[in-house]
Amino acid sequence: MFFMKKIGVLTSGGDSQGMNSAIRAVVRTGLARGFEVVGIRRGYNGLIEKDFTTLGSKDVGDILYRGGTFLQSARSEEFRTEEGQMKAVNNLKEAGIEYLVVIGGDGSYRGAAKLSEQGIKTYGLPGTIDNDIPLTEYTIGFDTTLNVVMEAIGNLRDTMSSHERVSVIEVMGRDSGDIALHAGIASGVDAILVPELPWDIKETSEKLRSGFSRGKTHSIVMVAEGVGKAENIAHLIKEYSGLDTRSTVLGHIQRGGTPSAFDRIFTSRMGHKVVELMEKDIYGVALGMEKNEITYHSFEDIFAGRETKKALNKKLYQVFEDLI
Ligand SMILES: Nc1ncnc2c1ncn2[C@@H]1O[C@H](COP(=O)(O)OP(=O)(O)O)[C@@H](O)[C@H]1O
Ligand SMILES: O=P(O)(O)OC[C@H]1O[C@](O)(COP(=O)(O)O)[C@@H](O)[C@@H]1O
Repeated sequence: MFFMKKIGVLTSGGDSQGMNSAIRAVVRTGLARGFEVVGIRRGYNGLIEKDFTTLGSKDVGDILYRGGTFLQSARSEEFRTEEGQMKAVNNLKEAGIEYLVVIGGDGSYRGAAKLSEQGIKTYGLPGTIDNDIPLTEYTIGFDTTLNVVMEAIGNLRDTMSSHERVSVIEVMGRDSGDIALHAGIASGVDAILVPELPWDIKETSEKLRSGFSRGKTHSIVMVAEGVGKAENIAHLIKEYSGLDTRSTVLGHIQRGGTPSAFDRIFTSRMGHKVVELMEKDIYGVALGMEKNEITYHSFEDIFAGRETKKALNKKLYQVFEDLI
């Protein structure tokens, strides 16, 4: 009897816009190349609980343009344990799943690497809005998130201007200032505070004060989550500058919405490429984009590159500084 090779696909960690598009690309390319594809629900929890479902082409219809992930996502405490990982490996082997595509962030990649050590052929697709995965210039959902933030800032600008206020906006990025820096440049904000660089609230307040003296009617300060709470920063700015200040936490709004054209195409290309790697029997790798090519690197190289990625793009920060 002939058995088709099976691909498993799951989404893990914080969801990001474009995960659905990535799943769709894995499923459709997999089917076109003669694989069977199994969806695993609720991230690593689904692996432990055998929450599996065979996916046909129609099952991934109507999802390309939806944010979130129809397979759902989770942060799984049980999977962090060796026992949980062994359950997952046994369930994968029992179901005959030889290849596993994990769409998630750094933590999900660490889980994938553990499965790889146990003989599962695993692949990582960079699913996080934070853009904090090494050896890829973009992560899934990052571009969409920038557009969501940009639109929100546009709305805030209107009311801040009417009232001559300073708006302190907190965006996501637990350890990374990439959203703050990119969305800040795209929105022409007045100050960007990121966890990777030192900042001085007195100096920032002074700059804002002098901006108002020159006739500005509003100012926007972008704060990455990793720096601290927007409310506290707004309070300090008010104290040092005397300006009327408000804070807004954009929160999970940033992780929603229909994926941008960039994210749809990026994820379609990666989902396609990952199946090609399976055909070539290349595994234990994470995919990404470098110089507009879809590239891949071993999980070891990705983890080793962690510190470099954390350094933030200083040239881009310089662009921001020269434009304010
Ligand atoms: N060191 C690790 N070893 C095994 N599994 C891990 C490890 N780190 C994270 N995971 C698994 O990956 C899941 C997602 O990781 P998390 O860091 O929460 O999100 P992300 O993948 O978006 O960075 C965790 O809930 C856990 O199940
Ligand atoms: O939805 P949750 O669990 O509150 O996660 C919030 C976190 O999600 C992120 O956007 C992405 O984090 P991950 O890469 O770990 O998924 C962080 O910036 C933020 O701190």
